Amino acid sequence: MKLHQKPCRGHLARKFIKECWSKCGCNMQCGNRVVQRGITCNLQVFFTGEGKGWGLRTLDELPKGAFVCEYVGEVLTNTELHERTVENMNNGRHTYPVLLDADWGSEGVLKDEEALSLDSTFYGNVGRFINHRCYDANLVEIPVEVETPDHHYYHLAFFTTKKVEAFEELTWDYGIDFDDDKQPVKAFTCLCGSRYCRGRRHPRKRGKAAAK
Ligand SMILES: C[S@@+](CC[C@H](N)C(=O)[O-])C[C@H]1O[C@@H](n2cnc3c(N)ncnc32)[C@H](O)[C@@H]1O
Repeated sequence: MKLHQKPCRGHLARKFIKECWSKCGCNMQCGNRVVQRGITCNLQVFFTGEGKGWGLRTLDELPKGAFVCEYVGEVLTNTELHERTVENMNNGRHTYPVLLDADWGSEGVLKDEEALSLDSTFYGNVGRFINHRCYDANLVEIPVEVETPDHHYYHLAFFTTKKVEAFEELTWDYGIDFDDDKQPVKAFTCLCGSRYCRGRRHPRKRGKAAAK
């Protein structure tokens, strides 16, 4: 399975954040050690009651640019992810993977046995409960290097894209193409409520719903 042959046209080429590490000589109070210090805001997993299942919200007001949490999961190669996705489907489970694709541009196209994903199906943290919102989500995922010599293994950290009010749901744009049946994320009709929603009027789902 080739999950990514080339960067799609809408692909965001993000810059890495490289946090200070053991070779820097600074200590844990250094201002360039944020993600590695862990979650510092009060987060709550809550039932959305909006058809999206569980979600994550902040109990504190957060300024723009605040670190919220990482997306934690098992590190799998894309080959392993594909095998697991098939196995999960056969067992009626859903896989929650994130592709670690920040190698784009630096090393060309990675083979599936080299390209990595984070899968939170069995092991994860609160990041696993963050629901999708099309385009105007209040979080963005940024690749962060923590104690790693290259761009291959990295942490995926969520930062706020704007000021977020206390008790507001935290969302990120999964970047999914609602027309692509082959992607490993479980298909869903989007209920994000954004005026820019690209999954709500999904023609394939409308056709399916009409056929029911
Ligand atoms: C990573 S999980 C997020 C947590 C999930 N809501 C739960 O209860 O465990 C992704 C799943 O949440 C649901 N979801 C996330 N965003 C959604 C949205 N905008 N509209 C509808 N369902 C959504 C979908 O079922 C999706 O497969």
